[in-house]
Formats: sequence, structure tokens, C-alpha cells
Amino acid sequence: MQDFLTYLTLPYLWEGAVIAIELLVGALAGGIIIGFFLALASLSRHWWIRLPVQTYIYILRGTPVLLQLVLLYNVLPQFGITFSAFTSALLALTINETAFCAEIIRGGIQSTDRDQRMAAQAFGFSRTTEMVRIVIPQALRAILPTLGNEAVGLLKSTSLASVVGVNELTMRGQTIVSQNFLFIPVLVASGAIYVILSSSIAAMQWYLERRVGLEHRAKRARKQQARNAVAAVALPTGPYAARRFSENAATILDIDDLHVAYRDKTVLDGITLRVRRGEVVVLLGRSGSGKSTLLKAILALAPAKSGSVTVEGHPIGRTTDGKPLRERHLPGNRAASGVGIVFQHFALFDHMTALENAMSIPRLVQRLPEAVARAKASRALASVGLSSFETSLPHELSGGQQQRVGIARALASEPNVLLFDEPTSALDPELVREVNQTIRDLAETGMTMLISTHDIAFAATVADRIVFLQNGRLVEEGPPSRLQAPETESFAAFLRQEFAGKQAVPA
Ligand SMILES: Nc1ncnc2c1ncn2[C@@H]1O[C@H](COP(=O)(O)OP(=O)(O)OP(=O)(O)O)[C@@H](O)[C@H]1O
Repeated sequence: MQDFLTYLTLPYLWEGAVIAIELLVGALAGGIIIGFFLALASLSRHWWIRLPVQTYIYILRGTPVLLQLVLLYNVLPQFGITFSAFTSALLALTINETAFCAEIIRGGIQSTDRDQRMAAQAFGFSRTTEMVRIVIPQALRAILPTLGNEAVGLLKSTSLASVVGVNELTMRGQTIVSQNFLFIPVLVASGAIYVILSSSIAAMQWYLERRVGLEHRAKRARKQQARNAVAAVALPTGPYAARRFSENAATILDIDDLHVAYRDKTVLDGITLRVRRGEVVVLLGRSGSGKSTLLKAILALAPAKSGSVTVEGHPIGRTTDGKPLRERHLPGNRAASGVGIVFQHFALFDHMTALENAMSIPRLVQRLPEAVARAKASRALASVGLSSFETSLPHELSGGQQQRVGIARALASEPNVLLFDEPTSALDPELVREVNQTIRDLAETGMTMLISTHDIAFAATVADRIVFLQNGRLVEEGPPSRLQAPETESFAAFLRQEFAGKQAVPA
């Protein structure tokens, strides 16, 4: 025991441990940074970017790190490149680590909810903002446990550096043993130092997991809200000024001869639709008729083959002379369109509180000062009756409340037109009413809305105009009274089917 304690506190062994730590930190940092870019490249849409990166990862993951180390140390000098033993070991470990980290990070990125990423794109987040504010914080939660394991594995792999003569912890232990033959106390002391180091990694992992955990975020948000309550900004009253719909109102959303196809399958076949300021238009149609695609196409999120969408003269997804916009110009174009959208499955950012969700567009897209964004978000949440839930995370809310946060998030950007993609179809029947009422209240304020729904009773009470789609074509449109007196046989057949076994259309 005495020998063990002597070796456990021996500076010679601890100096070796420091070398192991240097290798670990250098290789892990390099692995994570380079691995991040490799992960992005391996997810590229272009095969000529993807393929070489995937091949690199495949080869590195498939060969022992010891082999890579010896190869690097012995082969490079033959090309006139000579590194010290430490640099060679660091390089070999880093290169190996890039492949493993790339795979871990790729998994994390892919684990981020697709709906949230689509929402970010619809709101006009730039690719970088989407990555930094939405994807990475959520991916971190998913990858930290695996990354912790990887760090412990790497710590153990640093012992391989002794093969090329790096005088790290394992080598120092062996050197002592070769002189005094006290195998047990020396090797157990070396092992104990490795355990101390890996325990430090575990402690760091625990701390970081807590920091990025949802509970910690909620706690921080509550503290911050208490601080910001003093610095609240007064906004002019009512962004949603009452603008009652009038038949003579000007067109605000103009969809002209829109064709959308996924690969060779036509999904929208020449849709022309004009929505006037303050008007509420409800889209009806069977599942697969193209309602969601139409809403996505308005924000250039679906592959439009021809046709145009303009909002108050602002073309979406195209230049003023009708050419398709380049990918990198789409976020700015969407952000400037004044179109807000509410999704069927809410697509709330899971790691943000209700207030942060509602602040996301004013802050991250419109780049308003924090206090102004906060005030707008607060007002939007108040308008949907959720003032007392500002610091709640999405998972702490009911489905109906989550959807109302979704509505508040869209409202906080003060849109000119609001799109709803089946806003209640993911909700339990008892929660549908609260969301429908929120949308009706919005209609009363004069908000221009285009709503896709299967809820015909709701359509009857909110719509100024009904539009019926079938197989991607606009088959019938007219006042809500058409729900009782459809003009086309296909709309009548749709209504009969929808109402088989349901309640009658309200008069
Ligand atoms: N990303 C996609 N790739 C290929 N086809 C797609 C894609 N998105 C939608 N479609 C197809 O487009 C058609 C219209 O789909 P869409 O979601 O717009 O219908 P919908 O009327 O909104 O249906 P629902 O009421 O069930 O939501 C469907 O046939 C669907 O399979």
C-alpha cells in the first residue's frame, strides 16, 4: 500500500499524465472541429462532396489507430517531412478522431427534428443561424454522452503513443518497472491515474450535459425573465389593428398559375388564387389534394416548376424578372415577404421557452434589439392568452398551448399574411376548441389568413371564402354558403364523405 501511494504521487508519473492530457485535448479539439466540417460535408446534397468524405471516414474507422500512427511516423520522413514523436502521435490521433467525431456529429445533426428545421427555413433563418441557434444546441444534447465515451476511449489510446517513443504515462510506468520490477504497485498506480483522469472527463461530461439540458435552460430563462421585467419596452398598442375585410380590399397575396412537381409527379397543377387584405380563405380538399404543398410553395419550400407568388408586390422565391432565386438568397427573400406560418405539428423549437420561441423571428431574422423583440413576443403571447407561460418549455405545455405558442411565434413577426397548415389536426378533440377560438379572434382583428383544414364546421365559422382543391387543381371557390350548396359534383361528394357520421354544417 505504501509503495502504491508513493507511485501514485510520483511527479515522474504525473508528468507522463500531463503528456497524455495534452494528446487527449489536442486530438479531441482537432477531431471535433474538423469532424464538424466533415459531418456537414457528409450530409451534402452533392455526391462529389459526400463521396470522398465518406470514403475518408470509412478507411480511418476501419484501420487500427496504432497502424496509422506507425505509418505516419515512418512514412512521412521518406517524403522529407519529419515530425517529433509527440507531434506525430498528436497528428495520428487527431486524424483518427476526425472520422469518429464526424460520425458522432452527423448523428446529432440528423437527430434534430425535421419540422423544426423546415420552420426555421420558412421563417427566413439563414443557414448559419439555423445551424447555430436551432441544430447545434439540440444536437449537443444528443451527442454529449457519446462524445464523453469517445474522450475516455481516446485517453486510453494515448498510451499507443509510447510505440513511437512518446514518454507518456504508460511508458513511464513501464520504464520504472523495467528498473525495479515492482509490477503491481507501479502499474496499479498508473491505472489509478488513468481512472482519475477518466473520472474528470465524466465529471465534465455531467456538467456539460446539465448545462445544455432543458431543465437548466428553463431555470436560466426564468432568472433572465425576472431581470428583464424591469427593462420592459413599451410598444405602441395593437400590432394587429382591426382591419375588417371588405370585398373591395386590395389583393395582398397573389398566386398565379402555380405548378409544383416532386420529381415527375405533378402535385399542384396551375393554381391561381388571390387573397385580399383582411380576408380569411379556407383550403379544403381530400388528403393528398395538395393543400400543404400550396402553403409550402407560397414560401418557396416546395419545388415550383412555373407560376408565381407575390405578397404586396414582393415576389417570393423568384427575382422581380421571374427567375428562380439562388438558394442563398431565399432566407432573405422569405424574411422580407411578410408571410407567417403555423404548422400542423407545431414545430416549436424544443430547447427554447415559449417566450424565446416567440422572440425567434424578431431577434434572429429581423435582428431587432433584444428588448424590442422581447416586448413583441410578450405581446404576441398575451394575445393568445399565454402570458403566464412565457418561461415554459414546449414539453411543459399541452398540445393546444403549444399550438398557441406557434401562433404567437408567427404573430410576433407582425406578418401581413398568416398561413395555417391544418393547425388542429394533431390535437385531441378537447384542445381543438381553444386553438380554433384563437384563430377566430385573429380573424376578428382583420388578419389576412389562408388556412388549410379538414374541420369543416370550423371552416364555416371562420371563412370569408372557401377554396376546394382536388388532385392539385382548384376545382371550386366561393363564399362559405357553398358548404351547404356546392356547385361542383366533386365538392359535393367531398362534403358528403366528410360529413358521413359527423355533425351537420352549421347554418
Ligand atoms: N416531399 C415530397 N416528396 C414527394 N411527394 C410529396 C412530398 N410532399 C408531398 N408530396 C405528395 O404531394 C401530394 C400532396 O401532398 P400534400 O401534403 O400537399 O397534401 P394535403 O392535401 O396537404 O394532404 P393532408 O390533408 O393529408 O395533409 C401527395 O400525393 C404527397 O404524396
